[in-house]
Order: sequence, then C-alpha cells, then structure tokens
Amino acid sequence: MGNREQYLQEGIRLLNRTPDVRITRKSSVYETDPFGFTDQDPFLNMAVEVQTGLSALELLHRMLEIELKLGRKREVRWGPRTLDLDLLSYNRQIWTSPELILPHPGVKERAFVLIPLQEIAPDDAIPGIPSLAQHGLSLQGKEGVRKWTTTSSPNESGLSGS
Ligand SMILES: Nc1ncnc2c1ncn2[C@@H]1O[C@H](COP(=O)(O)OP(=O)(O)OP(=O)(O)O)[C@@H](O)[C@H]1O
Ligand SMILES: Nc1nc2c(c(=O)[nH]1)N=C(CO)CN2
Repeated sequence: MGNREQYLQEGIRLLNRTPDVRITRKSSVYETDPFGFTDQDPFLNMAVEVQTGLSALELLHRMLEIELKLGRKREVRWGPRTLDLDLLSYNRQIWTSPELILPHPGVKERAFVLIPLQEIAPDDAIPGIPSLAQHGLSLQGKEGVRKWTTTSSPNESGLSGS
C-alpha cells in the first residue's frame, strides 16, 4: 500500500540498523501480480540476505517490529499491506513451531519469492526447493524493476503448471 518503493527501502534501512543484523545482499525489485487475494494492486517483492548473530526467532521478532513500525495492520488475509517481512530460510535449518516455520512454507509455491531469491542465493539455499529451471522459469532484463517468463502456462501462484 502507499509508496511501495519507499516502504521497501525504509524496511531495508531499519533491518540494517538492527543490532547484530547486517544486510549482505539485495535482489532487484520485482512488480508482481497479487497472489491469494487477487482483487488488489500489484506488489513489489524483493529478497535480501543478512548476516546475524541473532537466533531465527530473535530475527523474526525484530522483523515483526519493523512491520509494525511501518504501519502494518493485519486485516485481510493475503490482502494489501505496507510491508511484509518473511524469514525465508535460516542456515538451511528445518524448524516448525506455532510462531516460526523454516523454510517459510510459501517459498516453493510463490514465483515472487523464488525469483528474487535465486538472484542472491545458491540453488541449494533452501532445503527441498527445486531450482528456477526446474520450475520452468527464466529471468528477463537486468536493471530496475524486472519481470520473468514461464515456459508453460502459469497457475495462480505464477509458477509453471504441472
Ligand atoms: N518463516 C516465517 N517468516 C515470517 N513469519 C512466519 C514464518 N513462519 C511462521 N510465521 C508466522 O506467520 C505469522 C503471520 O504472518 P503474516 O501475517 O505476515 O502472514 P501473511 O503475510 O498474511 O501470509 P503468508 O505468511 O502466507 O505470507 C507471523 O506472525 C509469524 O509468527
Ligand atoms: N504478488 C504478491 N502477492 C502476495 C504477496 C506478495 O508478497 N506478493 N504476499 C502475500 C501475503 O504474504 C499475498 N499475496
């Protein structure tokens, strides 16, 4: 919602100012069709890598604080938001608790996550996630807001159909 690029940049700034958290890589920014609740404006998505001494749960808590600081309200599931920060993967750990699931369960079904992620992380960064090529996805363009193409017809998530 609102000035989407500014929210992304502010989120990154606050993440990088968090004690014991340093951003080490940033993907391009992608404009993506809304997934889940489709009657809303396009999203901007990106992935960042951080180096941290925090535990995964501590990092998640700092991320939730940043969302709140930037005015995130939880109204409609999958609905419009100022900023959503998800912890996609942490040291290739596999973890399930009521508060935190690792890797994030949405990764494997969301092209808007997989594509920015593959720009900054190796194919095996997330346990159990097939590579982009295995999803039939390829990237276009090099600068600015980027797009991708699917080699077969996309399903709702934007990933190639099975
Ligand atoms: N890996 C994770 N990263 C971020 N949040 C997670 C993760 N695993 C579990 N959660 C939990 O999910 C809760 C709800 O997240 P949120 O409201 O951002 O969902 P959403 O963005 O609407 O939908 P989705 O989670 O499908 O992207 C968080 O409070 C958090 O405790
Ligand atoms: N394109 C796109 N659609 C979404 C997104 C998102 O980040 N990008 N996040 C959602 C809830 O987490 C729901 N739908």
